[in-house]
Amino acid sequence: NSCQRAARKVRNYGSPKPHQLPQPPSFPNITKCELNGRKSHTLVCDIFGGLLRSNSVFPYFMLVAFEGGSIIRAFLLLLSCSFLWVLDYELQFRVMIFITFCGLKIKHMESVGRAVLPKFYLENLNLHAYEALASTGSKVVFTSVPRVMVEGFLQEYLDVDDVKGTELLTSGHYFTGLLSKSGLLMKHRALKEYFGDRIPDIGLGTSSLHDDLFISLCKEAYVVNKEDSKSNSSTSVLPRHRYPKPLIFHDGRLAFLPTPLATLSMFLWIPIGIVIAIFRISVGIFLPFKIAIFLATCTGLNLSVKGLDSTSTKSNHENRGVLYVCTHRTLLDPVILSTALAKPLTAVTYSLSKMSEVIAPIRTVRLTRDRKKDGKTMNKLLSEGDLVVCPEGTTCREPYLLRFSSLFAELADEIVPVAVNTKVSMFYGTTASGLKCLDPIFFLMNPRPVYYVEILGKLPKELTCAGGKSSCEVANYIQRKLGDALGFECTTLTRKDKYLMLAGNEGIVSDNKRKN
Ligand SMILES: CCCCCCCCCCCCCCCC(=O)SCCNC(=O)CCNC(=O)[C@H](O)C(C)(C)COP(=O)(O)OP(=O)(O)OC[C@H]1O[C@@H](n2cnc3c(N)ncnc32)[C@H](O)[C@@H]1OP(=O)(O)O
Ligand SMILES: O=P(O)(O)OC[C@H](O)CO
Repeated sequence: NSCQRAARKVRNYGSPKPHQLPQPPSFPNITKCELNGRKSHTLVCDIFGGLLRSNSVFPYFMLVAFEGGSIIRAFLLLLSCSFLWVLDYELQFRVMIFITFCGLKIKHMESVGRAVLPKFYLENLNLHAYEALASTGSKVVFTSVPRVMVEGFLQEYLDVDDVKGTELLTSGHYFTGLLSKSGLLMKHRALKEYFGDRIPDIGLGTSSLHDDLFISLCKEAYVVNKEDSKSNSSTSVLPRHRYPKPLIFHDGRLAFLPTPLATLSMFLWIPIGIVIAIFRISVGIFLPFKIAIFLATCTGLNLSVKGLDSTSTKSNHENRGVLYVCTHRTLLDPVILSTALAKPLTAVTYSLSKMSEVIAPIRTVRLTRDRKKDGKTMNKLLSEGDLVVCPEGTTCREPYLLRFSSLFAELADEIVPVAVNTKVSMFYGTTASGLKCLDPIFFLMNPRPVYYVEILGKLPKELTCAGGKSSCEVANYIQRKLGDALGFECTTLTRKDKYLMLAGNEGIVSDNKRKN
């Protein structure tokens, strides 16, 4: 019956048809590829299975569906897993493309391609494949995946000259979910069409039959075996310090590669996560600091605090508070610091959503990004008590510190630098182009969110403006100290740089936009 036929197809999927002989791996492994003297050579490959360590395309469709589309689209794509396996190669692609792209705005795909996918591609690059690609002068990528999902990354990060992928049909500002007339790109056919009589020098692929056809059209062919990538996962992955461009900014909510199993776990976790997030927020708002920490820890929040020494954080002036200068990972930083110190702090904010202002368990005061006005506001707040400022002005997820705006250094000489870091496994609690009001909820929905707070000693007077230093010198010195404490690299990048890259705007928020 049809069930048995389907089961047989699943079992046999990917294995050669009876008349196709079981071949021994006919091409050498990519590690055997000589890298020297390749500048005049042309390399062709697929990104999936060639450059990336896995040839599974599902997680990348899921990223587009979830981050560019919606949670419902992501759920439908996950459901499709139940029957994708019984379909042939072309139908699998057509179904994934339809669910992911039907009705998706073109600009949302562009934004995911620019701000979300590069992080996941970089983290999954195969070291040897990358070295081979980097050694050649000309590179062309052929893939059955839609071109729009890979072209930006390949050209911007890997200097690929041309990308040939499946073209999608659009209507107005939307994708239809259908393929253009040319249909699904078949790599070996596309390669022949592209090169005509010329023969590319190197072909790189997996040891599957599809790739066999493709790379055998090249002068030299190498394979990246799935097994190699898996067994030597630490050696076959491109290490972070060798990324072609540093990964500093990225966007999107998902902190994990959404394979089918990982996505299923996420969907099963979401209802529990929402309850836990509401519980964590409630204890933070309504209960005293110590009890709040205890209960939040019981739910899996991992808070570790270093340098908690009350004498070092007491103000020497009767009518002036201490200024805490804090690295910025999520908007909970001032709340967690206040909780760790067990004293109420005031935080200055920018682009904080109305909802976060309402539920914030500490006092928040808006900045305007008008230097004069903000100076006056912060001065007044310091005369009322302790204040916390995040001079980066925006969050950063990766181990980098953005430039510290120097204004704070002109306002206080009792400055306590605070190094803050966080780790999440499921959802990022920050966004550049999404709904900021959901930031604290997403962060607190993580099963075991980690917060690390290290309070450094008060800055000696001679290193402050009162001691003769300029405000920029003070700001940059503190940035370096905090960078050292966290093992992060200091940059001169600003909020404007981040928003221009991730959201295509300067990160300026008008008051009427803040209702979210
Ligand atoms: C459990 C319970 C759950 C509860 C759940 C809800 C929880 C909810 C809680 C919310 C708790 C609050 C969370 C708050 C978190 C935020 O809101 S953080 C954001 C707020 N912080 C900030 O904005 C940073 C501080 N801001 C400021 O100081 C002022 O706005 C600004 C940024 C100084 C405005 O000044 P500006 O003149 O526009 O900019 P500035 O950076 O000073 O640069 C001016 C020039 O000075 C020079 N310069 C400045 N700095 C430097 C430097 N370091 N080196 C060399 N040159 C420099 C440059 O020449 C620069 O020119 P450009 O290169 O930019 O052209
Ligand atoms: O939303 P971000 O990452 O720009 O951070 C800015 C402040 O924390 C207020 O949301």
